[in-house]
Amino acid sequence: MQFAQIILPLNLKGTFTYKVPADFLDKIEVGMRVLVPFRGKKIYTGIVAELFNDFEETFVPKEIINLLDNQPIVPQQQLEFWNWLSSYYLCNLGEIYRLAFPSSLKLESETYVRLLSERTIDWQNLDANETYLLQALEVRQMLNLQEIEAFIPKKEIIKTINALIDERYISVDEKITEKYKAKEVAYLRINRDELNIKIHLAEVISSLKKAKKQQELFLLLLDKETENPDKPVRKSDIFDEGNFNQSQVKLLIEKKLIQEYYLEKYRIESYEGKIEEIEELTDIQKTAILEINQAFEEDKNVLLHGVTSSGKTHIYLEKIEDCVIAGENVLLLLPEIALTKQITIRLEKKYGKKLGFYHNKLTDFERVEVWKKIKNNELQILIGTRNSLFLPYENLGLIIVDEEHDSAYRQRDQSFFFNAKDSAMMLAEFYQSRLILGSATPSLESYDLAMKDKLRYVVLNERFGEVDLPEFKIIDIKEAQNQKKIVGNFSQTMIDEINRQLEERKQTIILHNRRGYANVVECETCGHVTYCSNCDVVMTYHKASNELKCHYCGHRASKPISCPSCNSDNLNTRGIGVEQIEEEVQKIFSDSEVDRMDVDSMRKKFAYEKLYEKLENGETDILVGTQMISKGLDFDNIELVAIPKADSMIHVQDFRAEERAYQLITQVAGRAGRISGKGKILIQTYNPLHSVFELIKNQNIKETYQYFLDERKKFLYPPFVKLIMIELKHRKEDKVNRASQFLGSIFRKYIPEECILGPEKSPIARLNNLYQYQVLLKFPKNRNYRIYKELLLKSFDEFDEITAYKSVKKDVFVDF
Ligand SMILES: Nc1ncnc2c1ncn2[C@@H]1O[C@H](COP(=O)(O)OP(=O)(O)OP(=O)(O)O)[C@@H](O)[C@H]1O
Ligand SMILES: [Zn+2]
Repeated sequence: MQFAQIILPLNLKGTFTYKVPADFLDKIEVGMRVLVPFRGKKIYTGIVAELFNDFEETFVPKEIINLLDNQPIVPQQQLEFWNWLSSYYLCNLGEIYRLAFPSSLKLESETYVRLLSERTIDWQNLDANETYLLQALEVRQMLNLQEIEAFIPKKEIIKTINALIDERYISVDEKITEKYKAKEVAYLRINRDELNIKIHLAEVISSLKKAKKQQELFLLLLDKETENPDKPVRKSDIFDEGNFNQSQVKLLIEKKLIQEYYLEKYRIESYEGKIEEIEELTDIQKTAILEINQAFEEDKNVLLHGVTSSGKTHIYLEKIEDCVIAGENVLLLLPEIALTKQITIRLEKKYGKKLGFYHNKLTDFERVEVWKKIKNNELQILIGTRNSLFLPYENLGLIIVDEEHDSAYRQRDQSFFFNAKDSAMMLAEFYQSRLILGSATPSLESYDLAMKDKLRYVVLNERFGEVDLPEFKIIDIKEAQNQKKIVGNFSQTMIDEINRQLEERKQTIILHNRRGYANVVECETCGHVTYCSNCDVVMTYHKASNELKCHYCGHRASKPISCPSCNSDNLNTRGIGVEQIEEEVQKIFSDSEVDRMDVDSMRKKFAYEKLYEKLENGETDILVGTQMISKGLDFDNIELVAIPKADSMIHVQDFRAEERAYQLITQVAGRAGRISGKGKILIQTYNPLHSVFELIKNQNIKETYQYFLDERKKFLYPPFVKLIMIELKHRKEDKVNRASQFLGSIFRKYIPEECILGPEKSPIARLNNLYQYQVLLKFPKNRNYRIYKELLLKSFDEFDEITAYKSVKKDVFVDF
């Protein structure tokens, strides 16, 4: 094929045409990486999206500089997935490519060239630029393109590099492995070539008589090798065990008694302990498995709606095992990696080294390692967060999306918006693999699909061990206040119940889903409150660090001593955060051990692990926390969940607020009474008759979901309409305001009025110094949607033509 369409790592529409040089004609394939010049100046690593022969010569395409892979690095299914994402979420392929690849795999202008040592340089026949470059490389070995720009005119860089590549003087970063350096680990072994152990052992040992430490080290090594001849002995283990050091090793090596050698090691530690089998499934679980198998046979994917502690993990494990036996690979998607110790430990014990992890806590090198292992089919199971959808799977048989309702799957702060749960469903299609969405509180959207049998609805409506679900009790705060049976934010009923738990040595969870100590610091004299200097957001007071924090951009400021506006020192705090609840709890239950779990207290390294252990060992009596405590805790001894201020969850401006409150409360409640069946949930509210609390109390899943669906239908929200939000951002309010008015007027030219809301200021009018305006589109969810989408794209094109608005950032959120 003579020509190629290339995806560049840039936020630009479409792909770009390049000519394939004769050298690569028989090597190039779709999915390989290439090095290409773009707009004369810069060089990028692109991905071959398409190859073709017929090209209408409206312009002269540039040539591909170099081919970086021997075989495709992006599988066909992934390219199809990228195309789908781009068309569904209205984003550019370049954005997807940037997100999908670890950065060492997509070198831009920092792509390196290096000196090859195979030929002596014939300096006579080089031009000036070539000479400069080779001279520079003799000094520095490797240079990136940006560095080369310092001494070669930009326009001539590519020509120069090409000429030197042709002469085989230099090479351009060629394989993943070249930039990425595998980590090596040192091992020690007895030098069996030099000594025949059986005969000389006694001699050897006695020869070391005067060097006790060396003798000890030698014996330890001998011991280990005898005990387990096939297991290499790591130097660091030896050091740790016997308190040895490098000089003893060195001396033994000099005496030719031991050898040091290296093995390449993946940076990510994998479990090497005993492999553990899973327990037998209960009858209910077995039935669920049968239903899942049946669904899979009918080519249907599954929504597994299993109440808390019903053993969804066991169902996953069983289906994972089926896949592994069939020689296929599994992707287990989790909303977050840190908060899910139990399920990962389970899988580690069962699958050991066949298991890998991928999430944003990994370094880029570690990501490349996982990438390679997946590519080489060395991992059978991958546990990861949303970005692991983009790994180059070859043989994917099953995708499991755990806690499918979790909003982490709809994260907004990445370069382009996509819903990882919905995308997983599409990825499964492209790989022709199966999919299970699992949750105790499925999203309305998934539930709706299940009711229409677009997903097979599989229910586990009983807890493991036939344990009772917790019991809910609503406490009317107003009533407690009237009867003066309240201390701070805690009614006497709640206090009594917590005391009862303490007496019985049971643990209690207290949920308050608001970070910080107080929502605002307010001046009682003039009413002044402190706003973030970057955002239109009131700053939250954190008492522990005695500072104000913006929860949107992270900006911090010290707490004012007097009012910055009127100098009055009559400052007060308003709005209660989880730190204040913790303080109150500590006061009321002064003899008990109280801990807090929220983003702020869990920031320190191993903070989560430490607290987790305290909880497990029963050292914590009361755990106060934000929504973090609703995830992944599976302990025997928690019986009470108390929610002192439940109304704060409902009074949120978001059409999902009630759904989320229901999910959060049910999930936290699910932590209680998992063994005893005596879980108790106390909810304090000013609105005891609010439908959400009623529904939670009644625990009728069908009724609950029907209520939510009816509300959505009435007010025209998903899943009954397609919701698209367009957000425009700019430093100058005036500019973004005008731009959004203009965009609104284009929309109104093509799209019916009843589909358009706005433009208007976003609920957070300024974020990170950018002013934000938004337009909301509600499209019907029928065949017409395609037409509307076309019109939307047409509107964007028209908007993009205005040069004055080029600097306005436009974010599109489809199904946000
Ligand atoms: N078949 C089984 N044999 C033995 N133990 C089981 C079995 N099924 C579940 N369990 C145990 O029951 C407890 C609850 O199971 P699991 O944590 O998988 O529930 P879950 O449905 O994921 O709940 P949640 O949604 O609340 O996290 C766990 O401690 C698990 O080990
Ligand atoms: Zn801010």
